[in-house]
Amino acid sequence: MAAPQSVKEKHLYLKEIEKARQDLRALIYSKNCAPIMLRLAWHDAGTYEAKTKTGGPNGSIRNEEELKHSANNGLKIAVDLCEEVKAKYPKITYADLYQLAGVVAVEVTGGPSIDFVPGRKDSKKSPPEGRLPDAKLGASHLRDTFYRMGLSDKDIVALSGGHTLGRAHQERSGFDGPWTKDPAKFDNSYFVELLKGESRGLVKLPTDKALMMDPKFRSYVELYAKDKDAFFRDYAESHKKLSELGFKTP
Ligand SMILES: C=CC1=C(C)/C(=C/c2[nH]c(Cc3[nH]c(Cc4[nH]c(OC(C)(C)C)c(C)c4C=C)c(C)c3CCC(=O)O)c(CCC(=O)O)c2C)NC1=O
Ligand SMILES: [Fe+3]
Repeated sequence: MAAPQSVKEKHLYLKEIEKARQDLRALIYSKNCAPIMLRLAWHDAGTYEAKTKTGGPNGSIRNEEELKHSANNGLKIAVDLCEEVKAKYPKITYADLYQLAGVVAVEVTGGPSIDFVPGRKDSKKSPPEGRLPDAKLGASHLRDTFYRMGLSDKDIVALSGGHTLGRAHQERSGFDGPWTKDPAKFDNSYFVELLKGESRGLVKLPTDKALMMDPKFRSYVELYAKDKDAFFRDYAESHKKLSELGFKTP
């Protein structure tokens, strides 16, 4: 579906977006599904390759072939939950809907308000598997993957803070458990736990641990652990950047 063109069409589209935002708030609150909605938004956007301008937030994550990529295990749950909002607002592209769901997920769990600019177009074409970072690797892999998207060291650390929400599931990724004591609350506790080291019942992926081993990453971890406002400010900026990769405001 093409993004709206005329001023009137744009105005009507914005009104649809605001109604969908309200519905997503109710859905995410009632189903308690903020974490998986945030992960869905990232997994659609995180495939972007700046060099070839392919992948990115284009709704392709809904394609069966992409949902079969091992990094996307479990995400069909979130795709299916979004279908009821898509059916009510068919003019909204999947690309916009998934990124709006990510913004709402952060806001309803106590995180920062994030500027959302609609107008993304849908693509039926899925990128090749392997564009999302592999949780079993370390700092150089994180940089290779995020730099390919056009993101920075600060973005890597701030976005990893998204693990303040939710948990890993043995049957999806082979990792198990939440990162923080309150996985339903968006705050800076992911960084506090990173500095604390191992805690019973809490998970740390190798990519999470890499943030502590690399001096540049670690400086941001220490900042965000002691200054929640700094984390919220940087997270909101990185979230917007990731959700707009390859997408220029019309
Ligand atoms: C920086 C590298 C990074 C890696 C490798 C990563 C990997 C990763 N992330 C999650 C779950 C996971 N991830 C996220 C936000 C998330 N994820 C993500 O990395 C990307 C997408 C780039 C891989 C970003 C950039 C964000 C930012 C907000 C949430 C909210 C949940 C919990 C979902 C749930 O509770 O079901 C899992 C467990 C899946 C499962 O078992 O259910 C794994 C293996 N997350 C990372 O940050
Ligand atoms: Fe993650």
